[in-house]
Amino acid sequence: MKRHGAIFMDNDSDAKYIIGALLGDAPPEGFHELRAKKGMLFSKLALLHYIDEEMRHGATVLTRNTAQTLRTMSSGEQKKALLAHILENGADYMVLDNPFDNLDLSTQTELKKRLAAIAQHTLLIQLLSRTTDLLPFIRHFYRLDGRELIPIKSIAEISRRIKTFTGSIPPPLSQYSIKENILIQLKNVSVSYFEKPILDRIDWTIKKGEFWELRGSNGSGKTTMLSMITGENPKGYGQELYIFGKLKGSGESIWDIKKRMGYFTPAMTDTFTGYHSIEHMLISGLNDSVGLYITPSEAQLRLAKEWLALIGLWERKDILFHELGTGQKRLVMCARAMIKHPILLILDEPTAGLDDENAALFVALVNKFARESESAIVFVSHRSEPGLTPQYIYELIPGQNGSIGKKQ
Ligand SMILES: Nc1ncnc2c1ncn2[C@@H]1O[C@H](COP(=O)(O)OP(=O)(O)OP(=O)(O)O)[C@@H](O)[C@H]1O
Repeated sequence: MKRHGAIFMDNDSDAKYIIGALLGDAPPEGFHELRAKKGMLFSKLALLHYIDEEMRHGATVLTRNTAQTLRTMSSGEQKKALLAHILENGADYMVLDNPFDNLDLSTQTELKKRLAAIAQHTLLIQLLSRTTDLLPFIRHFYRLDGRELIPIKSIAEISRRIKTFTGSIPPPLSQYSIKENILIQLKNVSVSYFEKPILDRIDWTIKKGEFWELRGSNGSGKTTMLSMITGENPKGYGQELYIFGKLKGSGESIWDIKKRMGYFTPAMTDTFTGYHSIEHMLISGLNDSVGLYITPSEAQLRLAKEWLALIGLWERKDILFHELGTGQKRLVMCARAMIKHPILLILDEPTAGLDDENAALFVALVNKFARESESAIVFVSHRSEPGLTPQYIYELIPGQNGSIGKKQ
């Protein structure tokens, strides 16, 4: 059996550094056997690189055998394409950076089986932020403290402190008012892409203040569904899709919709490199811009202070956003989406890539906002997040004619 290794990270670990070191010419202590061997990276980052190449230069490295672009594939499809590419090219070892993120349970199980088979002939190094993701055949463990790799004997040495919030959710400067009790309504909505059916006669009603979790396996159409709700998908035209009381295509303003919705997905944080203070980042959530281009008012500064105090960052208010760790960036961006108390808050796989401690903190903030605000929430997740307390679950279940919806 090869000497497979697992490296436990928290959101303060320098993942980029360790990935570079593992794949570079001078591997870190304990990994000297990697020297002069061919390593490949299985990660979201590698996928983003291929998507970027596709968009800029039309390069179709991972999608040579299909007409579909990598960008429009579901997360599961993208990961399968990357794994196939790595296996085709042959590697002596693979660095797996949180390989199960964004994957549904059955795809995770399938990937675990494939990795167990690959492990017979290829050395695997798993980087993981969630302890439950550990591949069962790995026996050698490390903890990544910043850039320092510390060997540990067992997973029990990974201790997570669970923090909570004290204080209340700050009220908005002005509350959006809406007459309708029904915020979003899809009636018999079907969507297909190039003859491939995705959504099959979906009925879903989201009312004021409701807290929903949206579930569904990879490729079941969750992102497609969200793009219908936010009014961005042109396939919404000609269908019975009502957004804030208005039929899609009846002259509704996309800006008016956006103003009253809050949206957060990790891609917004992970690719954001602007030089803004976190205080300004938060206030920008009131103006629907990233960063702040006008002088904030006294009331806005006060509100930002209350939010920063709540999420434990008031002492560091002048720090630049990009200097924060991943978990704190997520909290800031989530608070930024919440600060205006949107009528509907959409969180698209918001805990992907977070370690156990930060995921629990994030979930606690969402639960608290659900309890203390009047906003409706749609939380999309593959993992059943421990502690999340939605009132309702809407599940997309794939079928021959696309996914049907089931309410729980
Ligand atoms: N613009 C498009 N052109 C062609 N196919 C598309 C397009 N957008 C989405 N699809 C396909 O529609 C299906 C549903 O994709 P969608 O991204 O909505 O699924 P999902 O449930 O969000 O998946 P995941 O959880 O993996 O992100 C997938 O098979 C995807 O490949």
